Amino acid sequence: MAIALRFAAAPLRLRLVSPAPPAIGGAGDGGRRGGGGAARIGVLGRARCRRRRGGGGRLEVAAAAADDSARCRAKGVGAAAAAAETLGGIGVGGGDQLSVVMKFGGSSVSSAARMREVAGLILAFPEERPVVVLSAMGKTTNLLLLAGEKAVGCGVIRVSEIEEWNLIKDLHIKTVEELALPRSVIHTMLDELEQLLKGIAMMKELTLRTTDYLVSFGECMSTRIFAAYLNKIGVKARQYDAFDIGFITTDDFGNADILEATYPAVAKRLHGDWIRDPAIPIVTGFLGKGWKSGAVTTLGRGGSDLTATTIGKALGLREIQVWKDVDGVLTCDPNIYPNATTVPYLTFEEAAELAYFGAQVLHPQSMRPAREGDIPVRVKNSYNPKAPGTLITKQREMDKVVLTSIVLKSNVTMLDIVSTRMLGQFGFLAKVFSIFEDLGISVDCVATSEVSISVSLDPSKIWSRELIQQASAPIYMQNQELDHVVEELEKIAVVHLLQQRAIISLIGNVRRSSLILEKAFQVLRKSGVNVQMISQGASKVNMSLIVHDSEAKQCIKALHQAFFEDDVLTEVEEEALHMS
Ligand SMILES: Nc1ncnc2c1ncn2[C@@H]1O[C@H](COP(=O)(O)OP(=O)(O)O)[C@@H](O)[C@H]1O
Ligand SMILES: N[C@@H](CC(=O)OP(=O)(O)O)C(=O)O
Repeated sequence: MAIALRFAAAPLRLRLVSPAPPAIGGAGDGGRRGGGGAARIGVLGRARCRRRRGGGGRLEVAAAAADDSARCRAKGVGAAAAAAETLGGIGVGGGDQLSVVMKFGGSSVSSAARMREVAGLILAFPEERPVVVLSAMGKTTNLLLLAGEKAVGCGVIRVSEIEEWNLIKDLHIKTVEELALPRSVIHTMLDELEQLLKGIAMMKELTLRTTDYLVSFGECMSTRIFAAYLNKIGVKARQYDAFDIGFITTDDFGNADILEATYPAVAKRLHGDWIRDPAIPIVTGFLGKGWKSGAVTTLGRGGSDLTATTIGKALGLREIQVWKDVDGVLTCDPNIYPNATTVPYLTFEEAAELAYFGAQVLHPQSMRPAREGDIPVRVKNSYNPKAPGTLITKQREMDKVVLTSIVLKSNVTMLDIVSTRMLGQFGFLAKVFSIFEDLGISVDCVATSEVSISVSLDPSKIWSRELIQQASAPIYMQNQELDHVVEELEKIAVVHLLQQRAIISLIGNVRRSSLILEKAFQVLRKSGVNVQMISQGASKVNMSLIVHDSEAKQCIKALHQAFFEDDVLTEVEEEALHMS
């Protein structure tokens, strides 16, 4: 599995139509899109002039929507009326195939104003025929989880007082009102949600299955509101619940896997509807339907990215766009170190490692369908659409690359497992991993010697209520599950449990792994940090170092400065010179 050593011990108001992203794919595509950026801004200017003359073009709708529609209304030109003129412009009415997926995360659709901007963004690319995937508005998923937890203990009568439930209700009603939509758009959903919370209160129980049903209301409401808004401004849109259009998953509530049958089913439904009666599909992210239970499932936190790439592969689309609140995938988590900069290009492999080892920006499984379908993924900023973002493809030019990104996974538990020699070497490793399998625990990093094995455990898989933010999971729950693992392992080994560790993953160029490690260790030694374990995956794209949690942030900062702010390339060039 791994070669390893274990050491002892403000939002931009979208006034201009954003330039087209840089060219990708074949020359034809590149030519068409490459020239689009500057030209399109110019066109927008003309479009606005035409509007004043009473004309009306599809780009005006983008501008109108993005401009909060206020200007249009003041002039007595409703956005809907203007938009109606554009119906041909976004493929609606045409027989063309759907062309891209545009996924917008919770931060991109957190309010009515944001929904208007996102509508403007979608319409700013009139040549595209997008499938739109939406997450729940803002922090709705977290609020739903907390409301569910409170409902368990509060009694039916007090459900209406749950703070989180009121926040959810107010946000959605306010959004509907501000977008001038009828309340009926979400009325039934809110009613059902309240009934569900009362049901949870009555049963005094919240199973994983019910939790998934509960959180599904977030995406079900955001997509209904957005589709209604597009229709209101005259852009034909159709809302879809993913669990009704063929997203078939395992029955692992809270972290379900998408099954193969999904691809043909989703393609058939979305393509079929599009051909019969074209309308922009607005699909709920994050949700699926368990193949045995038939119940609503969720794909793990951040799962809307996976919904987007699944649709991209199913329909064989040209590009998958994932719109976030950052300028793309960054050199490290900007919350940990604000000097992080955008990584312009990534391979699927790098992006997958990065996501798996904790970069919140992408769902860990989301690269798989994109890689299998060989469909480029573009990570863009809905608050700053002019920024080029990150383009993720099968291959990229690596000559000048040393390190791509640094990722931190905190709150990791490490286990040192030393054989009591009851079993032979093969039997020992097999037994250890079968215990993890039985308990459904994922292992991140592994280091082995003949009779001992050190592993780090994926924090999100240790306790069952992983949908709750990791930091808020009660410590006693984590400990209960860990005690159980240790108990099982102690039947064959001496076990040391080491908590509060952190994995620092260095995602970089395989061909420069010695340089990366040399430099990383220099930095860490200077910072007085003791690395407790090192592990390199078979792909070699990722080198993971385990340190104590308390030292991790300081390490990230020092490593970032050394790799991204000092001139590492000079060393690479010197090395190349030396070798030639
Ligand atoms: N390496 C990274 N690059 C970019 N963003 C990161 C990275 N690591 C962590 N993040 C965090 O991920 C967030 C975006 O992911 P997420 O919240 O899931 O977006 P969305 O909800 O819009 O899909 C950013 O706001 C940023 O704080
Ligand atoms: N709403 C879900 C799914 C999702 O993908 O959200 P986001 O795109 O905001 O990360 C969550 O919060 O996990």
